[in-house]
Amino acid sequence: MMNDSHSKQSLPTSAHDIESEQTTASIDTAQSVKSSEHDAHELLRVDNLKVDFSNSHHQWTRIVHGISFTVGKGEILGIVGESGCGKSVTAFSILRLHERRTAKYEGSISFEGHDIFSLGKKQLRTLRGGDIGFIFQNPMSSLNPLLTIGQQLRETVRTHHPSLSKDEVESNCIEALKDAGSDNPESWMKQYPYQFSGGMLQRVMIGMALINHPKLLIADEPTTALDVTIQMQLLKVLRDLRKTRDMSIILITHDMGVVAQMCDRVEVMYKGRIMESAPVSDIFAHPRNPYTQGLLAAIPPMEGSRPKRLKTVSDFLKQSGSDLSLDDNAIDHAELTDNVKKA
Ligand SMILES: Nc1ncnc2c1ncn2[C@@H]1O[C@H](COP(=O)(O)OP(=O)(O)OP(=O)(O)O)[C@@H](O)[C@H]1O
Repeated sequence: MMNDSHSKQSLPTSAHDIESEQTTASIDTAQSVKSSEHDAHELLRVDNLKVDFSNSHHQWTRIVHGISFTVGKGEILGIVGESGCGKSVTAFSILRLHERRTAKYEGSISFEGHDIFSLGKKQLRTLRGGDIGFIFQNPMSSLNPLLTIGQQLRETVRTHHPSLSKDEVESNCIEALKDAGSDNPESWMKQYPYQFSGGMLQRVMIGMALINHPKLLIADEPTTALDVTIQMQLLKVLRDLRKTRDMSIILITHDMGVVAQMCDRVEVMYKGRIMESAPVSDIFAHPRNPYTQGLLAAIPPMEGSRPKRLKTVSDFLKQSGSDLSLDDNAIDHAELTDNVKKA
């Protein structure tokens, strides 16, 4: 969770805020900068991204310290790390959602070869909720309590596709809700958010993110607030969507169990850095970085006697003599794994 002193209030707090800015359906390729080196299988490339925030005294603090990763077409990439390590800040940066006055970016992010930092306002609106869908952790903060689910979904379609007929808008909404796992989308359209459980609301949010057929879905802790059964159902919905909609997904989580079930590759983040980057099977079989080893050691045991106190990542780092738990310099000078160097 966020520190109170650094609340996300300065960021757009709802998908509704973001959607309401949207206008057209795909990036205007003529106007945006496209790299000639773009690999056709690569959807997103983040290169040496640094993100700084300023406080009210105009003092800047670096939160993301030069991270790089890619997302391939049809791939599910996990970004994992403990609370406050910069996962959400990274995700928001992909859509340039941080407030311009108080956030500074360095490095580059490109989507299908188009440099996101060079996109104009209109192109950026097109990307948000169009080619890139976003699901937040708390669906209630992203929905307007005064409007029916149908009103909110229709609005999302119309902002991107103003020329669609009423029937086409309706069928897009119904299809998106069905794909998000609703068993009765027609009835859901008529209801208000307060009439839904947390799991149903998160399905609505998935539907809203899908509605304009995004190529990339960014899901920021989408199941953290839900109980285990609902969590399993929603993760299955996301897994199925990758196949049925041929989408790539960035799944942000602090849960290595979710990573194991869902992801093809994973980026392990710690204090704004990527410590290890590897296919999921390698991370579990041969974690190389002490921090990754600590994350895995912190998973509660399923069998055997219950320990009095669960191990934390820092317990592990201290026991193993790693200086990662000490300070930022130690992390910057830590030998990164071979996997990171290759990525
Ligand atoms: N707009 C902002 N201004 C200043 N600091 C911020 C801002 N947004 C986030 N931060 C700070 O950046 C750090 C990383 O936050 P972030 O939300 O990315 O963490 P996270 O890894 O997603 O954690 P969680 O899983 O708890 O959401 C935190 O210390 C947070 O307080």
